[in-house]
Amino acid sequence: MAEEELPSGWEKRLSRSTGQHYYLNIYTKESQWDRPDKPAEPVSSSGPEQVQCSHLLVKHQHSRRPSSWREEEITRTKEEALDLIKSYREQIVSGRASFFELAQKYSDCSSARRGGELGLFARGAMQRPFEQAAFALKVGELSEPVTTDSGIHIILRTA
Ligand SMILES: Cn1nc(-c2ccccc2)cc1C(=O)N[C@H](Cc1nc2ccccc2[nH]1)C(=O)O
Repeated sequence: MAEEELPSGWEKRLSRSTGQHYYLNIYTKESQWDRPDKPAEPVSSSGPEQVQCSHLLVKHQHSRRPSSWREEEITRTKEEALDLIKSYREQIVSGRASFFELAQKYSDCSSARRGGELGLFARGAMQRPFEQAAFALKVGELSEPVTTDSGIHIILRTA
């Protein structure tokens, strides 16, 4: 059965990082996961088009890739990962440590070498729970723990 035609002004795209389809507004270049049900708005009306974030990721035994530059085979449980990420968040919020320093030392993402810096990204680039949390942050704000298929993150919005 032929797929229903998209409302005008939208293009269906494939996200390289998640393998999921997303939808691009050809006027504003904004993207979204959910299939649009009305024609694309010609002007942006929903928050920033891109955000810049750093993150600290703690993987666990059920992570999509339970391995990292820190550990060949990651065996900690999800509960242990959550306890760790909460302790890192507390150290940062209390001022006892910087985000950059802890991400550089402890993040299981290869962005650790840059203090967790991921650079600028638009909607459709990252796993949805990560995206939703990142786009809800104000500049300078640190997220609560966020769970994705990769593990458990804390996210700092830097721009
Ligand atoms: C999205 N991304 N950017 C980098 C990166 C960026 C700058 C410099 C070096 C690596 C690494 C990654 C990445 O997917 N890393 C994965 C872990 C991971 N999973 C994520 C899900 C969402 C956001 C960031 C994430 N990082 C890995 O190393 O197993």
